[in-house]
Amino acid sequence: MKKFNITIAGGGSTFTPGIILMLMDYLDEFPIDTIKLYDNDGDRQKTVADACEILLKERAPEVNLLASTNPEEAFTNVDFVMAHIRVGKYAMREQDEKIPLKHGVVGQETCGPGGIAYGMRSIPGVLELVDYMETYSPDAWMLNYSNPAAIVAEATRKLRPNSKILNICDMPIGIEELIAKSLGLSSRKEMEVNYYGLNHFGWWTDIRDKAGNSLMPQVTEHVSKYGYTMGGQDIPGEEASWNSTFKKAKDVQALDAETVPNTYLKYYFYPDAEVAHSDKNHTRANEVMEGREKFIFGECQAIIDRGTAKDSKLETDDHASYIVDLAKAIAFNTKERMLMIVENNGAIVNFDPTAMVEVPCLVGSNGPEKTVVGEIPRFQKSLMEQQVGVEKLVVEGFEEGSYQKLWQALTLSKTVPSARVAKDILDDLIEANRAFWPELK
Ligand SMILES: NC(=O)c1ccc[n+]([C@@H]2O[C@H](COP(=O)([O-])OP(=O)(O)OC[C@H]3O[C@@H](n4cnc5c(N)ncnc54)[C@H](O)[C@@H]3O)[C@@H](O)[C@H]2O)c1
Ligand SMILES: O=P(O)(O)OC[C@H]1O[C@H](O[C@H]2[C@H](O)[C@@H](O)[C@@H](O)O[C@@H]2CO)[C@H](O)[C@@H](O)[C@@H]1O
Ligand SMILES: [Mn+2]
Repeated sequence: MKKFNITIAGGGSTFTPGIILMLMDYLDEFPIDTIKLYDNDGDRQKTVADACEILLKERAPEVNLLASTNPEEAFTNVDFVMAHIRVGKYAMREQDEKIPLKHGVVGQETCGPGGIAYGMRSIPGVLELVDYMETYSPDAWMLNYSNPAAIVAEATRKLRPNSKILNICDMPIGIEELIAKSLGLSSRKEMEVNYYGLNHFGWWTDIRDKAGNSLMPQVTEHVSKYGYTMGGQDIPGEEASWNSTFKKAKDVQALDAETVPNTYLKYYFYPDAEVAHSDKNHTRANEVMEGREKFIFGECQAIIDRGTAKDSKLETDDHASYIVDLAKAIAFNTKERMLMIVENNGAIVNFDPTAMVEVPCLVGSNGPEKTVVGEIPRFQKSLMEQQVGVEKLVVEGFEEGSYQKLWQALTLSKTVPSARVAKDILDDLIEANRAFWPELK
């Protein structure tokens, strides 16, 4: 069987060890010759790479590992690029969250002004990766998690229309695992779902078991009572902020009792409550630096210091399983049904054909084939039109270096109360992002 070569771009990501562990779990069905790590921060990447090298030597010595900051070395002769870069790293995520909050507006990584700021940094970073891949491995596919996925997807649709990049998100599968658990099923893979929306902005309209029986009555009832928690209790192993989000899904679902929502809709439906419960001085970025980043880099350093990964607490997760499933679907033309962020082009009949929407697709070696969603209701359609307008204005603003379009984008965001507040936030974001954004005129 062919052995595949994979580049992980953003090699220093906290998600890299999980993906490598997942790749090792699937070596029998998805053999690998070489994994290359690529990052523009060689020191950060080295800790992850050195630990993963020890791990691979112990568990899969036949797999080669190479870590590089040189694009030619990292992108030559590969079949897949799994990308998860964070341009500006957690220091800039902290700014994305704290600047809007200072103005009384939701401070979030991918939604509202923070997501717009992050989008303006991610666009050139991801385009650069696409160009490296097309230069050095023109037949490869890029499977991209880099956020904000909605803005990145619109940017690659518009600015690299022929590129083989697939933009994905792990939030729906994370929620589906919780739904499966609430139904007493062993995994989301025992369900078949229908879902539509934009990235971090969507709804499940149908959930069935493999025999075709609808599970929606039980699911809607459960979510209306408990959100995505089990009986209203905190989910063991989840951090407090995620547990609060999973509980809040109950209030989000109340807006449309027939469907169940993506958790991220809370930032658009209840921005006042979000701001009221936020700590302006200690946001999610601080929690992640003190939690996931500290844990992953601590574990990697411990492997390096001990010279063995035998007692390591590093593990695989849903995030890793989804991207590896996607690579297998393309490699072996499995036509697996997966949610993907793709150009609408008629999938949602009464919606902008050029919008990047998140819908079920059958994925094979020629990429995703969209399933037809049909018509969507006025409430969701109107919300989505407003949000797509924001995403498209950001990409146009980036392309044209237009202050006006960025101001319009912030003003249009449902999270921002007025054009004046939008301008105040934008001016602060420009100042904080001088090293990353193009100059706006
Ligand atoms: N789509 C999804 O559902 C989903 C889920 C989880 C994480 N993510 C995204 O995955 C990414 C990684 O998240 P993380 O928390 O592990 O971040 P992280 O900061 O730990 O890792 C990101 C890495 O990217 C590197 N990087 C930054 N700019 C780069 C560039 N231009 N070229 C190459 N490397 C670059 C950084 O040096 C860093 O090592 C983020 O964009 C995050 O939002 C997306
Ligand atoms: O605040 P963070 O960095 O912990 O999470 C932000 C990301 O949240 C989603 O991904 C979650 C996923 O939903 C959950 O099931 C688990 O796998 O953790 C992931 C990362 O924490 C979201 O889909 C991403 O786009 C965000 O980056
Ligand atoms: Mn996501």
